[in-house]
Amino acid sequence: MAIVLGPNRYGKAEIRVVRVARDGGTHRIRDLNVGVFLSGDMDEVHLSGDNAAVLTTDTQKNTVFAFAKKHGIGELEEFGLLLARHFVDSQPTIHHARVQLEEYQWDRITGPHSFVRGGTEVRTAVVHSDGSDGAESVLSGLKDLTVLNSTGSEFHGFVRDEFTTLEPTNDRILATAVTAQWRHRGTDSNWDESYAAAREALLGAFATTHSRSLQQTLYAMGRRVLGERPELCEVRMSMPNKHHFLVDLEPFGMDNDNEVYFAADRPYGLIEGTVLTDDAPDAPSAWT
Ligand SMILES: O=c1[nH]c(=O)c2[nH]c(=O)[nH]c2[nH]1
Repeated sequence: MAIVLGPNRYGKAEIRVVRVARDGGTHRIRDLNVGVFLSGDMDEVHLSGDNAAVLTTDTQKNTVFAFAKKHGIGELEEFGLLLARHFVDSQPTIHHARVQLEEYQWDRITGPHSFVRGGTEVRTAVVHSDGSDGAESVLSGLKDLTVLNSTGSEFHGFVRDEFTTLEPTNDRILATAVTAQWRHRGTDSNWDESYAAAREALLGAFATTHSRSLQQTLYAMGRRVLGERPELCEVRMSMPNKHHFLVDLEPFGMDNDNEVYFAADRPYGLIEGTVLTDDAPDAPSAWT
């Protein structure tokens, strides 16, 4: 039996870069968390400790800061593409680059240089490049988009076995924190416009779908995104079911007509799924 080296990659995780754009006295803030992961001719560093092929993770981190200064931080996906292409095009030993980005929102308070952190929602992007003449793929997305419908949600007709205690319901709260990623067909979208529209589609479908399960809502949300955005071919979603249980107020002589709930934080159902067009090209390496 031989023991061999399997797939590997290396990089710098959680590079927190804040870029202040100073347009005259009026400032704009971009606040990113960037991860860079590279792979290529890395057998020797693992097998013999020869580092000749290694572009250090320290250099990767420095490159992110230098690019933020040199190019500014434009659209999230564009900044990711710039970095990913740089690593594979400038280093003969690096064949694949993956750049993961999260962006935190700062909203203007008043005046030119005061900001308040926006909601918990985070915009995300993942860029994968095999070199400018190789395959490239881009995923856009978001996480922690927390939404709630206070009615318009039912759940009944499910399997009952000897361990089932859940009561069927025709009216419940449906709440979740959406994590979603969507795959672009190409690499030259109007990224910000596409992101805003996909986010609106997710929210619109959540709000207007009369839900018989979170699974059905998930599918409706993915369908809405792909139906409205031809530049996209696949949506992957992960949605915790943020359970809200009706409190029994009978001991206090009160009824509870879907008004008072206990918001449980754990355990929670976790509903995950992919929605894709039937002509979607094979899933590229961006997902992995
Ligand atoms: O929308 C739901 N889907 C389920 O699969 C499920 N299971 C459960 O206990 N509650 C719910 N709700």
